[in-house]
Amino acid sequence: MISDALRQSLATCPTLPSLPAAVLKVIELARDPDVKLQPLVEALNHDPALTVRLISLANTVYYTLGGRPASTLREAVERLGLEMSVSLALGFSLARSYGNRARTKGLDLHKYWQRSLTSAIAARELARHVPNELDSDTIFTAALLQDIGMLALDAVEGPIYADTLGGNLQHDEISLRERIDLGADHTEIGAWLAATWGLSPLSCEWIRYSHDCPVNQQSLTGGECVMLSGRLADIWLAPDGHKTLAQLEPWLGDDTFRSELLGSIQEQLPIIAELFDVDAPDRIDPQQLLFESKQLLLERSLNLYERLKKQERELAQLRENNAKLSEAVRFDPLTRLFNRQYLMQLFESCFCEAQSDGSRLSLVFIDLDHFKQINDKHGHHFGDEVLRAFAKLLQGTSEPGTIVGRYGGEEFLAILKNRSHSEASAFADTLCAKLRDQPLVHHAGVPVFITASVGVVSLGDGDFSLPKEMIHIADQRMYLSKRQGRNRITAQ
Ligand SMILES: Nc1nc2c(ncn2[C@@H]2O[C@H](COP(=O)(O)OP(=O)(O)OP(=O)(O)O)[C@@H](O)[C@H]2O)c(=O)[nH]1
Repeated sequence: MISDALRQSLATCPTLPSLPAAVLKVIELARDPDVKLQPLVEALNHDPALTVRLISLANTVYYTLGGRPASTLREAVERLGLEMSVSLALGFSLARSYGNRARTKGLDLHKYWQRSLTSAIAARELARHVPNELDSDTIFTAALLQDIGMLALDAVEGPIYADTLGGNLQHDEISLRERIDLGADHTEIGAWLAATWGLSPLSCEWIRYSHDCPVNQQSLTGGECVMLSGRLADIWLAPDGHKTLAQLEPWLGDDTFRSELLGSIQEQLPIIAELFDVDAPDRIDPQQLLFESKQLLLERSLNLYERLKKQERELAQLRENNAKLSEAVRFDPLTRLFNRQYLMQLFESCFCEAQSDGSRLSLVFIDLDHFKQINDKHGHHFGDEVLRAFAKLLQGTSEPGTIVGRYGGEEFLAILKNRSHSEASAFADTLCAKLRDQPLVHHAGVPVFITASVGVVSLGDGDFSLPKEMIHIADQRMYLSKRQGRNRITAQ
C-alpha cells in the first residue's frame, strides 16, 4: 500500500515521468474497443519525433518481412499493430523526456532502459513461444513499464532513493529495500502511474504483479510472461546469467525452447535498443549459458541428493537412538530382562485387568541366596555372570505369556497371567529344581550351584485392592523362605 504521504508527494511532484499530450491522447483513443486507425494516426502525427521512430521500427527486418518499406505513419501503425504502436510511442516519449544517461548517484538510467527494453522483448517473445494464445503487444507494454515506478521514486525521493539503491543490489533486493525504506515498492508506484496515464486496468495489474513468482509451469498466462521477463532480462544484465537461467528452469520448457527464446530475444535487442538510443546489452552465448545452467542444476541436484542421504543417515541414527532409549526405559542392561519400573507398569495393568474380569493372576518373587558371598568370593564380575545366567534360566523356564523381570539387585519377579496358585507354585518348583539339579555357572571350570528363596502369591490369596499389596505379600513370603533356611518356596 502506498502511504498517503508518498501518494501526496507523487501527485505534486513536478519531475514525475510524464507523457506528452499526443501520447496521452493516443492511449485514450486506444482504450476504445472500436478505435479507428485514422484519429490515432492523427494524434501521433502531432509528435514528429515519434512518427519518425515508429516508421523506422516498422521498417526493421523484424516487421518488414521482405515487404516494401512503410513510408507513412499510417502504414507503420498498420504494420506494428495498434497496441504495439501505442506501447512504443509511450516508451519513446518516456525515454526521451527522462533521458537515459548514466548518472553518478541514484538510478542508472542507461541500465534502467536496457532492462526495460530487454524485459519488453523477452515478455513478448515468451508470449509468442508459449502454446497459449496471448496478447503479446499488451504484454510488451506492461513489461516495458514494469519498472516505471523506479523513475517515479527517483523523481520524488531523489537522495533517499539513491541510498536505497546503493550497494549493487539484485533487482528483487531493490523491491525489498524500497518496501523497507519507502513503504512501497516500484511495482505499486508503477501501477499507480500507469493508471493515471489511462493505461488499461489489465496493463496496470500486470505491472503491479510483475515481480511476483509465476504459479503455472505448464501454460503461462500473460501476467506470468511479464513476471518472467525481468528475470529473463537479468540473463543479459546481471552477473552470472547462467544462475538466473537456472532459476527460470521450471518455466522455460526444454532446451530447444530455451535456446530459441534466448536467440530471438538476442536478435531483436540491437534493433529496439538503437531506436531508444540505448546501447544493446552485451551479447550472450545462449548455448554456453544453457550448458552452464545445466551444469549448475546438476551440481545442485547432486548436492541435494547428498543432503538427502545425510538426512536419511541422521534419521536412521535418530531412530536407532530412539530405539535404544526406549529399550533403556524398559530393560535392565545387565540381564536384558524387563527392569523394575517397567515390570511394575506391566504388573499394575495385569492386576487391574484381573480385578476387572475376574481372571487369575499369580506372582513369584525370587531372591538368590547368599549372593554377597558370590561377589566376595569370585568378584563382582563373576556375580554379574551369575545374574545373567539366572535370567536366562528364568526366561527358559517361563511359558510364553509369563512376564519375567529383574526387580532389584539379585531379586526377580515372574508375573503369571491366568495362572492359579498351584500353577505358580509348580513353576517355582521347576525353577528351584533346575537350580538344584545343575550348576548355574562354572568358575575356573568348577561348577557353581546357586539356590533361591521364593515367595508365591495369587490374587485369590487376599483381599488385595492395590498391586503393591500383592507384591508386598510375595516379598514377605520370600523372606519367610530366607528365614526358614533359604533354598525353598513359601506359598502360604
Ligand atoms: N555382581 C553384582 N552384584 C550385585 C548386583 N546388584 C546387587 N549386588 C549384590 O548383591 C548382594 C546382595 O547382598 P545381600 O542383600 O546381603 O543378600 P545376599 O548376600 O544374597 O544374602 P541373602 O539374600 O540373605 O541370602 C550385595 O553384595 C550387592 O552388592 C549386581 O548388579 N551385580
